[in-house]
Amino acid sequence: MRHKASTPHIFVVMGASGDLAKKKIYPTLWWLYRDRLLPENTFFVGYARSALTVAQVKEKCKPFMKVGESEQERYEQFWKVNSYVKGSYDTRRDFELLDQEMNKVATPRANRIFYLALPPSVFDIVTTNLKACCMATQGWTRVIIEKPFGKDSDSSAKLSNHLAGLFKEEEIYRIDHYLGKEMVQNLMTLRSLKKENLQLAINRHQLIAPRVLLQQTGMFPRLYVVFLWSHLIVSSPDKLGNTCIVCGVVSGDQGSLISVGTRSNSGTMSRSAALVKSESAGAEEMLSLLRQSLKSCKTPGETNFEASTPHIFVVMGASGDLAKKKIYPTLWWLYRDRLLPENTFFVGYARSALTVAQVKEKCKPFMKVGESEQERYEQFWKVNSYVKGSYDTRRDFELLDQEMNKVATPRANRIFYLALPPSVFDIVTTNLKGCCMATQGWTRVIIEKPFGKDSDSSAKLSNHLAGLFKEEEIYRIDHYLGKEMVQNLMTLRFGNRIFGPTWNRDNIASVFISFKEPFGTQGRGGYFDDFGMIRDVMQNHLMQILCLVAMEKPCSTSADDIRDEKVKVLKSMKMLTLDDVVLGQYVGDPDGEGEAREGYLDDPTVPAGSVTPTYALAVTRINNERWDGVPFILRCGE
Ligand SMILES: NC(=O)C1=CN([C@@H]2O[C@H](COP(=O)(O)OP(=O)(O)OC[C@H]3O[C@@H](n4cnc5c(N)ncnc54)[C@H](OP(=O)(O)O)[C@@H]3O)[C@@H](O)[C@H]2O)C=CC1
Ligand SMILES: O=C1O[C@H](COP(=O)(O)O)[C@@H](O)[C@H](O)[C@H]1O
Repeated sequence: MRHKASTPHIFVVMGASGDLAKKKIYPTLWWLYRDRLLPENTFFVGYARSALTVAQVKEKCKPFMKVGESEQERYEQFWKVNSYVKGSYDTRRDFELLDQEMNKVATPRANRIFYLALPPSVFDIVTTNLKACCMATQGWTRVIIEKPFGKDSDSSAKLSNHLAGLFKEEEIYRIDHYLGKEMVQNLMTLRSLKKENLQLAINRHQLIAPRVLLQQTGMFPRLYVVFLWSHLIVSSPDKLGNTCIVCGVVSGDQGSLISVGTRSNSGTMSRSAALVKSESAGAEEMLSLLRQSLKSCKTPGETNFEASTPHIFVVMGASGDLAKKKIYPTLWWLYRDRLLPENTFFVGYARSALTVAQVKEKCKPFMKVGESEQERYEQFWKVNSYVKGSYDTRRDFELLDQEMNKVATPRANRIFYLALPPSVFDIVTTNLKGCCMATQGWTRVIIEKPFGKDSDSSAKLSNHLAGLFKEEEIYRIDHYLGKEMVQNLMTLRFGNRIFGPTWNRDNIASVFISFKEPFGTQGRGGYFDDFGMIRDVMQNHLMQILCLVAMEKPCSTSADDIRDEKVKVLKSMKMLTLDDVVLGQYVGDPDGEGEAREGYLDDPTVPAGSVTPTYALAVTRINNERWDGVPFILRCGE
């Protein structure tokens, strides 16, 4: 929020007759005014239903204003720039009077701040009336709301939607005044700034028998937060007396169940903690969840795989590298193991004129068909078909739609996997939306990384997709997250207590994440040359692994919680400069054999003279408590 000293500002205390107003808002305004921390032309208007004068408001506030002897003159000046309007909260006319008052105290060119020191029951109507009658016409408007923001999740969401319908997000300020308290603000400084000596001390290894710090929480007055070792445990005050001392930790086999014993002043012991947090889900539990999720009929996103409904899986870019190496093999293995719904059909789509037999031949080296599986393998290809079509011709997508209607009745769910260069994502999704959506069933669109070439094109792609599909219809894939080794990282880190205290800068000198591909582009220049090694592999696969290695423990294994922890890592990373990076392009080895003799530029699908990197190494840094000073070296090369 910017303010020019010359622009008048009007601060309106809505609910000026109340407790918050007299104990906190007016005193704070006075102290800011006294210390000349407000813009020169600032005026204050009180508004409430009670019939009060400014003198009466002043009297109510008196016990809380702490006016020094030498400050009397300034104090009187403060009240001189105050006025008061009596009005109800649901009468539009009263808000018009408030607007008139504001126009009187300052010219129309003024910024307006409304502080709702009011019960949440009137937030809706008051903000509606403010929007209708009181917005600044030549300046900005801000609306400040005090907690609680609703009574429960529903009313809180309702309030948020209501506010979003009236104001831009930057016009709304939600306040929890406890965050403004010095003691609370100091907590972060205390914990992190002096990290060399203090951070180390505030953890479970250094604190052998810490005193329990009891802090009444604002949200649940009868619950207390107990800071104990590095765990946050919520307990009730009658279970933990004010003088209790923490004295026990019980570890279970799988990770750790922590239980708290308390000792009263008299020395008697009770093992009682009300709510005990488990440190992590055990490895076996996690694996069993994975198994369950593979076989479940419903995913959390409500994608429903009823066995009776036909499903059509369309591989867009069926002639390509990804299709033959990963998509068709995976579909075959799922089909082989009967992990797909009974009536599932597969349709390949690409510009190349291919038959199903030719697609089958291309895929052959990657399908790993066991001897006893031959019959099932032939069945798999029998439920496959192929459509030749371009990516930008609507007519071809209509033909694809016809093919889908042929292989399964109109009642079918449709899944489109875009094994295509991102350069055609836009046009392909537009055409899918125009011609190929399921009419009696759901549609899903799966998109492979990279999602754009940079922030702008990535945002453009997201907006484009959001204009065509609902969020639950879009799946963005990074296939490295499906690899066992990558999936195991979380289990390894958070399921084994040994890593809890050691997975940090005190014990790890550097982290090396290396991707070596022992072959070249092999005809994939059409996609690869536009993107290069950083965008193809480093920015997505390697960064995902880096995040899993570096992130803190998520509060659950839900996708959103894991994503949130990853984002924190990315936000802590230092921007790379060219000095942190090494780039290269592979050349042929004249003494090598076969493919090894060919360099990148020898691939006929690569444009002559391309300088696209096929090798990249970057030294990255994560500036947080855990990883300060530890280089994370990412290396990838064809
Ligand atoms: N290869 C892999 O192992 C992996 C690839 N991916 C991702 O899959 C996507 C496709 O990659 P990949 O299969 O390797 O690449 P390909 O170069 O093999 O491209 C796939 C298909 O797209 C078509 N195509 C290629 N270039 C163009 C172009 N310039 N304009 C229009 N269509 C084109 C071709 O089909 P046709 O000409 O017949 O229409 C080609 O068969 C990329 O987003 C990549 O990041 C993700 C994970 C692994
Ligand atoms: O995303 C990609 O990954 C593959 C390598 O995947 P992997 O599972 O075989 O390790 C890579 O070949 C391709 O260039 C890239 O687009």
